[in-house]
Amino acid sequence: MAALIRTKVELFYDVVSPYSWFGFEALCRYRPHWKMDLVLRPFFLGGVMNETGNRPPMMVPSKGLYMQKDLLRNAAYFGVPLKLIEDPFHVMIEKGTLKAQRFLTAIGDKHPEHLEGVSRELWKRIWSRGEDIVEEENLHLAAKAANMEDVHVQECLKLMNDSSVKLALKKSTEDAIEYGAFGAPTIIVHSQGHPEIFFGSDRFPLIAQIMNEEWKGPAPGTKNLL
Ligand SMILES: N[C@@H](CCC(=O)N[C@@H](CS)C(=O)NCC(=O)O)C(=O)O
Repeated sequence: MAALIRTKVELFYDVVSPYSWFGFEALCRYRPHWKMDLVLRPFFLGGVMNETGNRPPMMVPSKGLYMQKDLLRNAAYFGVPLKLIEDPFHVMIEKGTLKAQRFLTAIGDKHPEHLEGVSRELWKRIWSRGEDIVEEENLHLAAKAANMEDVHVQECLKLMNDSSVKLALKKSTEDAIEYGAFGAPTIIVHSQGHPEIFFGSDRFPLIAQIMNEEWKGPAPGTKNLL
């Protein structure tokens, strides 16, 4: 039987995480199909790793090797135009995504209607076209590609260096850790008011089951494919 009440679903994600991109696109596509209030929550995966004593899978050579195949399989499955990063250590660890995640946090606070679009554009830059997402001019380009107005982009670029935004990102990261997060994507399904944690973009059949919904594969309506 189909669900009658709407379920709050929180997606904790970082654009450094390719698996988060798959989970993000799947959940966005399911908005019109599931009785779900999707809450996009940018967090800082580096902080989660540090706090929980976990480490990025690519730091374990055999996992890193496996991921190269697994990511391309998932990209085809989810219909997401991901390409492997040529120098992942430099891009993901040395350059990192702290600034990008602060920028998204500022957008989520001031112009939440653009959070989905700018997140997607940042993923396209880093995980599809191999482009920078650290320099402010490149964050600006991502926001413009998501149709944000110049004046709002400038506002968020300024705000991302403010302590209020830094603290808000820290708070999201802490909230995720409190739910039990150790990686990304972390999906919290508030099932009958009780938070249930799911790790990964490969848990949708279980998420659907707990929500009393149907998992119809990664693209329930093909017109939204990237
Ligand atoms: N099996 C998961 C893998 C997700 C994954 O490896 N996420 C990375 C970030 S891209 C992570 O946080 N890993 C932590 C861990 O594996 O402990 C999926 O298909 O989504």
